Amino acid sequence: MVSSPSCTTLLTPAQMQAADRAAINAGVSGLALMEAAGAAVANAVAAHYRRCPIVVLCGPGNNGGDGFVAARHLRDAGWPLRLAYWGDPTTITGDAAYFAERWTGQIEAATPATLAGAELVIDALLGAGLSRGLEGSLAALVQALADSKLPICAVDVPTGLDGASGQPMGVVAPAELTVTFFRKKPGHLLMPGRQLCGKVVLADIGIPATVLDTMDAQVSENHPALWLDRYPWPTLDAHKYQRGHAVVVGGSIMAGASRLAAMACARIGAGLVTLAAPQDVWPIYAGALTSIMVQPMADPDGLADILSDARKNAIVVGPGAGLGQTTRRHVEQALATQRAVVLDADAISVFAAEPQALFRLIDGPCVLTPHDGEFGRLFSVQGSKLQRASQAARLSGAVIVLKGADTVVAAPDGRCVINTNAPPDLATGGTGDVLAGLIAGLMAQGLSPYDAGCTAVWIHGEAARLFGPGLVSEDLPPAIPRVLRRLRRRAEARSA
Ligand SMILES: NC(=O)C1=CN([C@@H]2O[C@H](COP(=O)(O)OP(=O)(O)OC[C@H]3O[C@@H](n4cnc5c(N)ncnc54)[C@H](O)[C@@H]3O)[C@@H](O)[C@H]2O)[C@@H](O)CC1
Ligand SMILES: [K+]
Repeated sequence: MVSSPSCTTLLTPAQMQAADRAAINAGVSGLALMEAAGAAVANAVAAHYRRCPIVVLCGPGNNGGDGFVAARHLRDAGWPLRLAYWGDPTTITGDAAYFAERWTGQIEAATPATLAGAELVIDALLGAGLSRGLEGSLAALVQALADSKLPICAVDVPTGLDGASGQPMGVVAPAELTVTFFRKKPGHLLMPGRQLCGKVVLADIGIPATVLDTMDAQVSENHPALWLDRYPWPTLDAHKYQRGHAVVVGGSIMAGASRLAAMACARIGAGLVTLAAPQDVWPIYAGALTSIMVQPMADPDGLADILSDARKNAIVVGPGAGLGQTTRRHVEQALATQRAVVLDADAISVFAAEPQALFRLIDGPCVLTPHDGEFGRLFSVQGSKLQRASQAARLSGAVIVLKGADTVVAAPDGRCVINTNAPPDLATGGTGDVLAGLIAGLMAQGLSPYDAGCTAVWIHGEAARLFGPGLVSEDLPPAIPRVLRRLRRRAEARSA
């Protein structure tokens, strides 16, 4: 239950360790944290599995310590359980040693043979302390665990998964269930980490939320709690000019793309929507649209003419645009207005040869919506998806919506969200055009680029999730109202 924005905060393993230390400085003992963590693992296992023979694999650090605690709880509850340790049990230190010394059962050596007879495995080998790829006997053990296809409950993260990036560092045995503590990590949400973790159970282990006040935790899981109180619901005295005027620049090749973007602008609530159509294909657009105005654009400054009306306060360039000089000119004319601009697809790729030329033009509210391929053409940055999107936002001065099953929305000031509600059904042509339109439609109504990005990405995923399989892009704009009705009810409940 997300009761406040801070519940959606994500912490990297390093930040988690700082939270751990802050809690201990605030008087919570490390032993109490480990006892609570292990108990949470035992509770999650009891809630998700029927009693069966378990093997608990414990590693050399506190992740292993959690495993000793969980093993004690489950064995006391009558589960047939064996505990196996990877490494030399006499070298256990810190909080883990306290619980290892009090373990009254056998401590076997963890080898692939240990798995024989198990029907469920608790992976307490490595957690947030993973600092390098798995090697030697540990890699062999994890490989055997992966090959065994046994159901696994991972403690904190599956062994070998980098909690900061969601990237495996060597072999990872995919878990059915992952129990983590206090706050999720980016690696629980970023691909392939989200798949490798299975169902993530977040346990409160007694770390006070106030520890977040002392941290600059700027990454969150996308959720309405972050932006719903700023959603631009129409007020009773609303009139169409108050709700902004979005302009979608039509392409002369794929006419459908800009129509999808225009419909999305309208459905998300922009007061007016104009589709600026190239002169030669204007009749095609005009014939296909009703409430959306279609204005012919005479090259080369047709768009500048259309934008001379200052009430046109949000512009989308990219859907169906093509990679020619016309598209580049349209981007320049749109950005020159310093009004809200969304650049998608070819409007991004057309600057692949000289990204700086684009970045120099970005001076107003701007959102770029690349997928990985378009992103790679414009930015040569390294690191996790989070790090790459954040660096690109700082470099370009725009909000970056780096799309995928784990879309990241990053602002130049460092704020970031990872979106997790997008179903695989969205992997069909044209859904990016709809997203670009949703973002522009929200900025037309006054939302900031970052809020518009987070809100649009969530609504886009929710509309697809509610629609279900068989989705094609033209199903998305008509599916928006249902999502808005649910959001409005949630907003009214909060303000009641
Ligand atoms: N931070 C917190 O708030 C809490 C953390 N707890 C547990 O503590 C864990 C972190 O404990 P640690 O920091 O001791 O680290 P881990 O227990 O994750 O790792 C243990 C040690 O393994 C070694 N290691 C790292 N990479 C390795 C590799 N590739 N091959 C072999 N050995 C490797 C490192 O020396 C590391 O210290 C968390 O994952 C969580 O399970 C819990 O006890 C509850 C509280
Ligand atoms: K683990």
